[in-house]
Amino acid sequence: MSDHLPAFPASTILGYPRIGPRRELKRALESFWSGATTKADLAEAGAALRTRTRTHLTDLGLDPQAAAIPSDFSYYDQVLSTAVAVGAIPERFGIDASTPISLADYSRLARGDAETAPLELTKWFDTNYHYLVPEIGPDTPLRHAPGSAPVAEFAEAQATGVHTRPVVVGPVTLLALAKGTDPLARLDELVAVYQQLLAELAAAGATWVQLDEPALVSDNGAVPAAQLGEAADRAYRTLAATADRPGILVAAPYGDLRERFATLAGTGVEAIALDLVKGEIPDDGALAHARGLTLVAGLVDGHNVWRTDLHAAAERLQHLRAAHDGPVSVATSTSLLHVPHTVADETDLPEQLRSWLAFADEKVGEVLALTAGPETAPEAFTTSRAVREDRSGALGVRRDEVRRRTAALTAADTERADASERATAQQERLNLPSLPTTTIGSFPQTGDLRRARAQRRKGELTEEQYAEVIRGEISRVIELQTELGLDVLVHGEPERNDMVQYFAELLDGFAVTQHGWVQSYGSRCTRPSILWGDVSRPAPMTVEWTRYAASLTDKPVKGMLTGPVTILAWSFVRDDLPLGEVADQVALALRDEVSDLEHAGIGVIQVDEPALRELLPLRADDHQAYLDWSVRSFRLATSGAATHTQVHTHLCYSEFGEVIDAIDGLGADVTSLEAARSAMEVVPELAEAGFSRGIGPGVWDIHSPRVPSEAEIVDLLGRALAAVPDRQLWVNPDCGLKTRGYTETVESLRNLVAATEQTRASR
Ligand code: MET
Ligand SMILES: [Zn+2]
Repeated sequence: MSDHLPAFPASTILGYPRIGPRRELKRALESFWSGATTKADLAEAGAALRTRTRTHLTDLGLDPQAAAIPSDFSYYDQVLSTAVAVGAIPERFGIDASTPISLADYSRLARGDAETAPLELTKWFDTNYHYLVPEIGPDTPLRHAPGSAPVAEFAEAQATGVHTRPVVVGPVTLLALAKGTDPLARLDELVAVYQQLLAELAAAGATWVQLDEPALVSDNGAVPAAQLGEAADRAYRTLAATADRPGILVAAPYGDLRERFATLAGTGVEAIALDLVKGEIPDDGALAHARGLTLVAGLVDGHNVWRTDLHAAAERLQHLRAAHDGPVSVATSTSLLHVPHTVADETDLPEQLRSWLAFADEKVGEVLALTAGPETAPEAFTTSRAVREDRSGALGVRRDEVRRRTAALTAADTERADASERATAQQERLNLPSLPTTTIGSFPQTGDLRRARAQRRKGELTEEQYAEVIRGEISRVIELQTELGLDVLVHGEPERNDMVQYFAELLDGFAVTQHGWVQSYGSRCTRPSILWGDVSRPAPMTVEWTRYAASLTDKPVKGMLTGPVTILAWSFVRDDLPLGEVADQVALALRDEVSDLEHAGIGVIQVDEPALRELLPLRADDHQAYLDWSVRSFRLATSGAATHTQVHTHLCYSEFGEVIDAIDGLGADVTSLEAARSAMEVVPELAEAGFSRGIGPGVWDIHSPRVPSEAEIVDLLGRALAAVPDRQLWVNPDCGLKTRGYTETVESLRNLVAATEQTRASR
């Protein structure tokens, strides 16, 4: 470590959106992948975005000389970029890791090719961002790759006169997120590689580096919680002892470090960033371990879009400054990766709602205002107070009829008749064969559909013309399913741009942005809706389409709704009401929809909860309270259903282990789950947990265009039937088909039906 470490900047952010205000990175990546542009074009687009970000953050007021501007660009994912920088490239890709990796090879790791499957993709902590899972087995090479992106991008900024702070994922988190035998077995080797990386950064002139260690605030990772503290201690003592290195900031976003704060503080690192939105200020005992260290107070929420209550934040800052013997800086709680670029772009939002919001750029301003304090930045504080008052009293934020309804709820509202009684009544009504076949809801979203939606938006199609297009699509989808011989049909969801936004647009209490894109993974972005007020349903949302589908067939048609937890998880949710209460409001709106579907004669209704696992809190002792409200809200949405109405649910994207009891608690008559890739592993798990209602473990991995063979599906069904009786098993794909094409959809569903018939015949 150099003797003269410059002070950590007074104000900073832990990261900034990489995708670009008009999704420039998305376009550059996709045209490179399609072959329309070259790697030089992509590199140029990346450099232009980085330059724009540095200039823009400087203009917004972050210090361009003092390591206040994070250098956190990545062409696809920061976990992948860090893995590449430490040479952790699985041998199966056949990539030479001794020279900086090409953009083509980098893309191959993320996307695979004809011969090689890509790295697995999974959710990043409790966010809707997805990272690529590093593969670090006993033999995976780990080696310093000189000239890797963190160093090159730091140097690029230096050349333009901006002294940035390189950001990489820390070694403990990289291993905790990796797939391999014993994730921590390679810790010492990996830390040695980080030492070389730090030395190279120091040689390039970096004064500070940020190592992101969110794994330290979670109990849910691959490393047993008990070993995380020890791993952090070992890793950071070694890193701190590196001879030539920049100052080390360890960032712990998304939660509370708890006892691991004192551990980290004792390792010799110079600074720790605390998420004070999710976590608490360490107590005096813990702070005693941190004397002289810089604490970076994450007081501005990087993971939601509301303006900060600057007075409350300033009070906590004051408290921390008084309690801590050492410098205190101000920052966002997490990277701003999770929020859109700027509210200024949202010219279509109602002016009042707009004034309550802070996206990435506005949050930089809040960090600076907090650092300055109410004396120096009085307008910011006055505005903050005015916004709070305006928001709490605004029309629609609190609606008596909604509050009265949630306040009057009782346990009876979450109960249905006994499950076996329901099963009998439903079978009598639906008269289904054994091993009933169905799909998860959506059918391929064709170019024609997307065009029709765009034309409707531009006013080029009237409502009636648009409805005609949708009806045409529904009748095609019903015809196809009839021809394929499926048992429970769906309308195909052609009217939905997105399974959450569709409902957000129809419910009161939500707003939709124009440019509010956030990166989900790689070039994929989502545009979360904003849930700002009390939620209610002004009119039925799905009944017309479902009724139309049902009118075309004698087979049962399944109504399709998105569940309360998923609606919350994929929106920006108000921060002035407990999530459980917001979930109840959404649940009641859905409950009314269920009732209307029943009145329209629909006998099967599915309420999707793919995000149930995603919102699971990072700390084990918070799990129960979450599972209580999430399960309750689902039951509230569905328990109004009559005994003879069959309620389905669908979950995907997760290891279900930790939520098995919750899945049972949902009480759905039929539960479909993603299972094809894990060879039906979830079926025996559910059976062992005593789950006795219908189960539809997916037999077709819909995440790739590959068509599963009939024999393969027969094999999967055999595995499932080894664990559960025939009467429990349903046959369906892993998830909806909206991202698939019709060619593979038809072939795969044909095989699915044939495999089911073959299995039925053999029983
Ligand atoms: C991410 S879960 C998707 C469920 C939805 N019903 C669909 O089929 O698209
Ligand atoms: Zn799904």
